[in-house]
Amino acid sequence: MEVDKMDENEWKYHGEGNKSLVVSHVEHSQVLRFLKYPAEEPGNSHKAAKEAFGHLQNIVDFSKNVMKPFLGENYVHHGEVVHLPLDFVRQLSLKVEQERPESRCDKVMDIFSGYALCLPNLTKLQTCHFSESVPPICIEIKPKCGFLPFSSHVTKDVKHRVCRFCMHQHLKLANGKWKRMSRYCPLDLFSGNKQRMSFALKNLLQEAQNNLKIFKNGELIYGCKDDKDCLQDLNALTQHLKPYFFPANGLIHGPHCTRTVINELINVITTALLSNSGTCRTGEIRKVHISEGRAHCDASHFHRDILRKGSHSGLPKDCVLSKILQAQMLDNVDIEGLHPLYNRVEQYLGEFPKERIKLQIDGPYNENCFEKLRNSQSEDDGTVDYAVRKVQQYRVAMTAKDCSIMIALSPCPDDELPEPNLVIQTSKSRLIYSVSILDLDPKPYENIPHQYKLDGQIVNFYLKSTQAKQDPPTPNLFMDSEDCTLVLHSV
Ligand SMILES: O=P(O)(O)O[C@@H]1[C@@H](OP(=O)(O)O)[C@H](OP(=O)(O)O)[C@H](O)[C@H](OP(=O)(O)O)[C@H]1OP(=O)(O)O
Ligand SMILES: Nc1ncnc2c1ncn2[C@@H]1O[C@H](COP(=O)(O)OP(=O)(O)OP(=O)(O)O)[C@@H](O)[C@H]1O
Repeated sequence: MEVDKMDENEWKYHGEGNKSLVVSHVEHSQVLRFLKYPAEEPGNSHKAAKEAFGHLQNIVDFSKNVMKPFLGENYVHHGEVVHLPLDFVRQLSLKVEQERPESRCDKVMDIFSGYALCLPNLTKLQTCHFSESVPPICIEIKPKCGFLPFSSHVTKDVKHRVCRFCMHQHLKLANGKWKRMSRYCPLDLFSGNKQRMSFALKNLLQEAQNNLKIFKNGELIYGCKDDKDCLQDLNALTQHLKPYFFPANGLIHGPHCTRTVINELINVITTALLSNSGTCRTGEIRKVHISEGRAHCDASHFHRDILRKGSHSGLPKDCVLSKILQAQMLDNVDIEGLHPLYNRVEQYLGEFPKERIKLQIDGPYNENCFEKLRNSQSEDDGTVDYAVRKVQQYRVAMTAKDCSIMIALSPCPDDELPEPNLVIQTSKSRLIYSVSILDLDPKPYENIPHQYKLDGQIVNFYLKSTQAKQDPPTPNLFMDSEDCTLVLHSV
């Protein structure tokens, strides 16, 4: 990318989250990821350019030196910080404004620093030339936390039975973030059991929220920008997907068409999620099991009879789900056990503020960070060092609980023979694929008190709303004041 020859007409709006806005190049497989700030923050006093650079460099270093060693070399693309002409950034910001979903407009793109992250466009395959007629498709999944907390610090028993995602749904519906309840449960997806995984994926397709997006040639064709702007038509999706799974266009008419194509899609996603594409190693597949007790969520709609018979197959050791789950499980004290440790660090920093830099609380995230996080003792010896390590491990786990998986697929031309483990054979076609992980930003240290509070809110709200449903309505013995008929209930 030649930064001095940037032209806003060559870039278009691609998507955004809570913290960044992404534009993609119309031809090359590249994206620019800009920071966002609250709209009410006054103009130029925004993060100074130096601060924005530091923030972005921290993101790159954290992805590269901390998350990559945990998640695997091939899954993580850390990108690089680029400095862009301010004119270009401002024109771009104007250009993308009307594309932005309403719910994200409380924040504005950083147009002052000129800094952004340049990353490969992960909706496209990086390694092969794709055909003009059948462009690449990409499935993005934000799987969220895939296990139940096992820490003895947990005070509410429900946290050992119902996963955070399923509990959080109730609060999200109540505060209007989404209109319909998702039946997706992350524990089904992370189970490694193909039946449960496909159940989870079907539920994601039914109600995508911000956990599923599908792109064709880099354009969103399925999923939500926000609650008011959703593309969720399975028949339309089927039409898009037919050429990938049924290139010869046989069978594929009539009422079963949608189901057949969607089943093919689900099989392909499951295969990619369980494959070893991060290391590209073949050979013996070792499985990672989490104990049965932690692997089922009581709120999941997956058939209870099958669950009882045992439906936790475990994940192949190096598959993307297993890598993410292992990083998530670095949170082994739960936010309830972490909060007092955070307070210990805070108290220490209150007394010795200069230690903040030495303890590398906010970076720099160099190679040493990873070693320190990996080799952590499990017993609390009452030291600040222990507390800092736990806090930092928790932050890595938080990042892993909020990242997204990108599965890019492209038809495999007959004359091309890529590595065998990068090809998925469907019933009627062959697809080349790649798996990557995105959004590996460090979660702010200062957010821990918020996490603690939110955890309490989620659990309390869940208990309140499910209790209300379980409690039978108090029988109204006398119907109306004028009507004094006693209503008798059978016993
Ligand atoms: O707390 P959660 O589980 O709601 O996760 C937040 C996400 O909400 P979700 O439940 O996935 O819709 C939230 O996603 P949305 O903005 O809702 O799309 C962010 O990813 C947020 O991370 P950050 O503060 O931007 O770094 C996420 O916050 P962190 O908890 O990861 O800090
Ligand atoms: N390298 C990439 N290639 C293709 N698409 C990308 C890339 N990076 C981000 N995106 C798209 O942009 C969207 C927003 O990016 P991202 O998740 O990094 O933002 P965020 O603000 O950090 O999100 P969050 O709300 O989780 O904090 C993603 O969901 C994805 O669709």
